[in-house]
Amino acid sequence: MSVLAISDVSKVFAGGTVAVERFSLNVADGELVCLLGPSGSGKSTLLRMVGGFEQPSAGVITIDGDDITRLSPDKRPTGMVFQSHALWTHMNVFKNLAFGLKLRKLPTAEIREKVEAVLELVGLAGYGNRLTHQLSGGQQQRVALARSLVLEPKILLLDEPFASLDQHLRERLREEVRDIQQRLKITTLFVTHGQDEALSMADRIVVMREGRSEQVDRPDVVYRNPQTPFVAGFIGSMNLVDGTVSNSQFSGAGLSVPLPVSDGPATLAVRPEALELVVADHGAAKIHRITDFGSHGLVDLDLEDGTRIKAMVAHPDLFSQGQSVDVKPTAIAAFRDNAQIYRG
Ligand SMILES: Nc1ncnc2c1ncn2[C@@H]1O[C@H](COP(=O)(O)OP(=O)(O)OP(=O)(O)O)[C@@H](O)[C@H]1O
Repeated sequence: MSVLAISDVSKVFAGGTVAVERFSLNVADGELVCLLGPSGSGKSTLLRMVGGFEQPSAGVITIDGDDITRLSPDKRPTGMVFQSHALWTHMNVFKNLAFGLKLRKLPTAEIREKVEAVLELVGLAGYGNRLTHQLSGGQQQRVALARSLVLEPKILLLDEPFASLDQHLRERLREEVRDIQQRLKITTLFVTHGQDEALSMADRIVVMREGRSEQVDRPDVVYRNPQTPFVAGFIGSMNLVDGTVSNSQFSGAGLSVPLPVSDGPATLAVRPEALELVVADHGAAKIHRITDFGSHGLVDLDLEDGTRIKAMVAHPDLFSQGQSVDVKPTAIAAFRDNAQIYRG
């Protein structure tokens, strides 16, 4: 059952910037959905509209069937964690977490119980008396998460919550947040421009581009079966080659590949791991560079017209710089008019 329904929502800012355009999404109970897209694609604006920090220009947002489109943030059953956590520095951790509960006029004993439970949940049991500046960046971000969770929102909204943290900590917190989210079964909308974050955390990913959703699918489907060239190029590493199809044969940049679609222009998409290289005297590509990662190698290749593509190889020592090779795709997708026309 869907808890959050975003229907045909648009946001046009003063000055005419269209940040979000006719966006619709249903989020199921307990689901974690990532909004993934490049900078400026409208992710934060969309999240802020769900949280009530921004008003939609058009469209409706409902939670459990109730229209919340025009409600102020404090009247919504949502909890938002921002990129910069904005903890109250003059209060200790306990007071930061108790604040919202006090506003709700809960009895002191119950407040203490809830705060202690949520501190335990985020791995900060015993930190109640610390001042927030006595905490590390990761601990502060956990307090920010706890401050949202303690109010028991129906929907948790996370806006790049790990952006200010180093890579290692980010990976750890990613796992912790996913664990907590699954334990509480809390419906979550998560904004990120990091595809690793989205692929590792999400039940579903919304790939956003220029205020619109390009594809909504499970992470593995978004990766294996991108529906547009933008999604293909944005998620993971992908070689995109423009060309034309004639008599079921794709030609472009000196590559020739069977492609059983109607004649016309096409963009061929091939993952580096789906390109086989065969040393040949007058091959379609020339090896520009080989990078040996130990477990595998990555080969940069130049096609006839200078198009640079990448291939992943198991044994990089079999190849050498400057060598001429033929490239044989083992799995391809093809696109025309921004839509997938072939996959095989
Ligand atoms: N308050 C505002 N007034 C005018 N334009 C805005 C405002 N906030 C955002 N925008 C514009 O709306 C578009 C979408 O911005 P938004 O912050 O939602 O993108 P984003 O995908 O979250 O980007 P990032 O990953 O950089 O945070 C951008 O073109 C941005 O410049």
